[in-house]
Amino acid sequence: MSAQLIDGIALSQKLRAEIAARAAVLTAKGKQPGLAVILVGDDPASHVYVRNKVKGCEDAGFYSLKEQYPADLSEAALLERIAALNADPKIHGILVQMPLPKHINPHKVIEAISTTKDVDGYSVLSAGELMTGLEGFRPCTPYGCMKLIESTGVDLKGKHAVVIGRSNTVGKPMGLLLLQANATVTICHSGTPDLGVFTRQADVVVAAVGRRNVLTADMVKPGAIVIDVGMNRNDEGKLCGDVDFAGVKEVASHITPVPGGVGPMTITMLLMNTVEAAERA
Ligand SMILES: Nc1nc2c(c(=O)[nH]1)N[C@@H](CN(C=O)c1ccc(C(=O)N[C@@H](CCC(=O)O)C(=O)O)cc1)CN2
Repeated sequence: MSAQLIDGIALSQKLRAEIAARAAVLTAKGKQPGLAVILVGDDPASHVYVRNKVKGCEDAGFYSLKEQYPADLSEAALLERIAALNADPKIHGILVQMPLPKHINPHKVIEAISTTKDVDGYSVLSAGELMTGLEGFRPCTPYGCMKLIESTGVDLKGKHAVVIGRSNTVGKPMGLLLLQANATVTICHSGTPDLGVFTRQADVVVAAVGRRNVLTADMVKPGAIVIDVGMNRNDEGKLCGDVDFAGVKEVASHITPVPGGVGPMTITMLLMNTVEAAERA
């Protein structure tokens, strides 16, 4: 039996139509949602993501401001720009594309963004809000994963969810969001001795490691939901996730593809957080 595909492009389209409708209401009231996107340096992938974010804003009827700086921009200059955007009433969300050049401390930059405009949900305060279940911005990738799981119609209450990966931007917030949805959560990582022992017990597996074939068919319980956050290249240079898709789709009930799964949802949830920021402003 082959798993049902969880289509991140189709779900994104549906959610983006809802976001555009919310933006139109705000614009009619003279409060068009505005997002500032800052790109430092010339990482080719970052250029593509930033372009897609700006295009997403245009399609949703947002005001967007793209600021692009050379790789040698000083940390002080970047912090100065963020301070100006914090004070700009047309801007409801500020996003600094990661990764930043090595000489810039990403923590300082994230903490410089006003909490009310932290639409990436990366700040310590946003993390605390998530931890305590308070209203706040959820990091876009795990937030998107939750929407993908929700779209299967499976109730997470009492289910065992295993997250592979413990990054601050995906693994840890993912675990907290699953916990908030009443799942029993296990977070595995590079120090977990036998990953399969955990994943074989899971009703939901979220793989967020950044390494190919971390999850293979023999490690998955029949009928599990599998969410693949990975973005890697295979030997032919083709984009692939952390999951052995061909094998796992024969065991899982639902599975996200790469590309076309989690990736598009990351930008959709950024737009969702931005319209939310404008509504709250
Ligand atoms: N400030 C941030 N920086 C970064 C984030 C983030 O959420 N905030 N996430 C990633 C990059 N990213 C968005 O910024 C992102 C990555 C991938 C995709 C996507 O749509 N991927 C496609 C495939 C694209 C391809 O062909 O290369 C897919 O999976 O279908 C969107 C956004 C790091 N930086």
